[in-house]
Amino acid sequence: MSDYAIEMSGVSKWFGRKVVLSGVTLNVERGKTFAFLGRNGAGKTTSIRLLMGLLHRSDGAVRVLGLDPEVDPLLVRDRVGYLAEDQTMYGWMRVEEIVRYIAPFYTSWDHDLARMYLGEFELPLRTKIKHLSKGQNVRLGLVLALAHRPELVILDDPALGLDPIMRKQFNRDLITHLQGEGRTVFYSSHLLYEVEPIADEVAILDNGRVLRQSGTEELRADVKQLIVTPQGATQIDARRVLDQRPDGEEVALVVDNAAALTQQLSERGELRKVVDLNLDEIFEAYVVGKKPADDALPAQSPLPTPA
Ligand SMILES: Nc1ncnc2c1ncn2[C@@H]1O[C@H](COP(=O)(O)OP(=O)(O)OP(=O)(O)O)[C@@H](O)[C@H]1O
Repeated sequence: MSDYAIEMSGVSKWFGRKVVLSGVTLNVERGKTFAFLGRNGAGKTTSIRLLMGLLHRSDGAVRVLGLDPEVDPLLVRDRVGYLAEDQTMYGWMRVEEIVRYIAPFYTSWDHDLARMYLGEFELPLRTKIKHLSKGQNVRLGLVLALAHRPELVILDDPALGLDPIMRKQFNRDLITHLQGEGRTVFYSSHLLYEVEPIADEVAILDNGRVLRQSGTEELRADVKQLIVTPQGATQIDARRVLDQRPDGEEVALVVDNAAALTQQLSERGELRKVVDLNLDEIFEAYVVGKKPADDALPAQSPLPTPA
């Protein structure tokens, strides 16, 4: 059995001439909580729909719990708990009716667990779905996604319809509960400050490409802001710089794999300060960072790029 719950290798997706995913490769280890980060339109939902076998990929390979979702979509859906971003449910059904209706589709549906979630999420059993609030709808979607005790839970921006209190509860209680049970959780989000304390691993997706996949701690250890002298800034290989801006008399640079560079700059007396960044700041540097202008590229002998 593979150690990975999700494997995507060189996955591309295009709609007509529009390329939406381009060579996406990522691996999600079993039992981990994995946050899939990206701005609006980055390709998160498209990737998730490929994982669920709801779309055909144009290129590459996908495995979900060892299965190809295009070949075995029903097996995948039986073992995965999926919450869609824009789930449309049967509005005319009551909450208790949809739970009864969905249950037989799953071989391992747990009625007691469904009842427990319905109670915890304070869902009104006799209310018609069309009369639920957005937050209640998301919570109902979660009940339907989780009551068959899936090995893997895929949530597409679950916090989107929840208010701040509910979101906190979702992150603190629900994800922690799933983590405690050893489930793999893969969820897309753009609320980075909420992802940071709970995700073991993150991938940053931008314009259909994975810019970086890493353990959350490792990413914070690798990506730093360096305050350096203007002279020091010109010695750095511009390809390594994610973001560069003036900082008083000095220059503030955000770089990945900062350790080696920090040492080199420090030995040359060009380093003033190393600043830790949070996930929000790292994401921003990667996705909208201001790269050094070409004319600022070092003319000669830049500090070498570490392997
Ligand atoms: N069926 C389709 N036909 C053409 N383009 C599509 C189709 N589905 C998605 N796209 C485009 O693919 C791009 C990625 O969309 P996707 O919904 O995957 O992004 P996302 O990261 O989930 O964004 P959001 O956070 O806003 O939900 C967008 O530009 C979208 O317009």
